[in-house]
Amino acid sequence: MAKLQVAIDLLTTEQALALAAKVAPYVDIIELGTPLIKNMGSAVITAMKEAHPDKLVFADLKTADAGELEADIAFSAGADMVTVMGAAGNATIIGAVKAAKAHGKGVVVDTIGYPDRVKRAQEVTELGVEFVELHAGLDEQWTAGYSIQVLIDEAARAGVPVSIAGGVNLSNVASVIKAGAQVAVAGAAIYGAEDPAAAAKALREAIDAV
Ligand SMILES: O=C(CO)[C@H](O)[C@H](O)COP(=O)(O)O
Repeated sequence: MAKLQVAIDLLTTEQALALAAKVAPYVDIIELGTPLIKNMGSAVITAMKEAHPDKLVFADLKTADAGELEADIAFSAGADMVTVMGAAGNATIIGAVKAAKAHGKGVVVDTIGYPDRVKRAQEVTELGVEFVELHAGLDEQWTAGYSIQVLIDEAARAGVPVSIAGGVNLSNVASVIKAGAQVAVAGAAIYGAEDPAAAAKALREAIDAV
């Protein structure tokens, strides 16, 4: 069954916990966004895991170096998954995977900014990562002409476990899952909605209907 991941790109632990409390019944993975972790530190990871022990807590570290060390910090704080940049060297990814194995947790590679996301996804899957995030970041999404269809097409030919992030919403989530993504990541479509719980519920239902 495909998973729904809420990306919490808010700035305080209080805001993040309030949003998670509303949407938790409908999501599988709670992602703590990079700005949130930079603002609040690893304490926000601990707070979220304590509040939602039954959910997978995803720390979007976007690690670029010192993979084992950074991943160990987040896993020790309670994270179930951490991200490492696909643009990082393989040694960084291998280090993070080592920390994940020591904690019984997982590493996700984020392909943001990588020119050939599918090729990199296939390469890093060999390194033991959980799945690869085919990702157009917020800046790329705001570039004229951006379409999530690019990521959907990539997922369909990746042949390895992937998630899609970069403007997932109710109008495209079914296509995301039909393309083979194991996880649909939705940030603004949930935290920016007037009723985040209703938005998450609608996404959940659309995923389950595929
Ligand atoms: O990691 C991120 C940005 O770097 C976002 O959390 C991710 O892109 C999902 O958010 P949205 O659905 O708003 O695009």
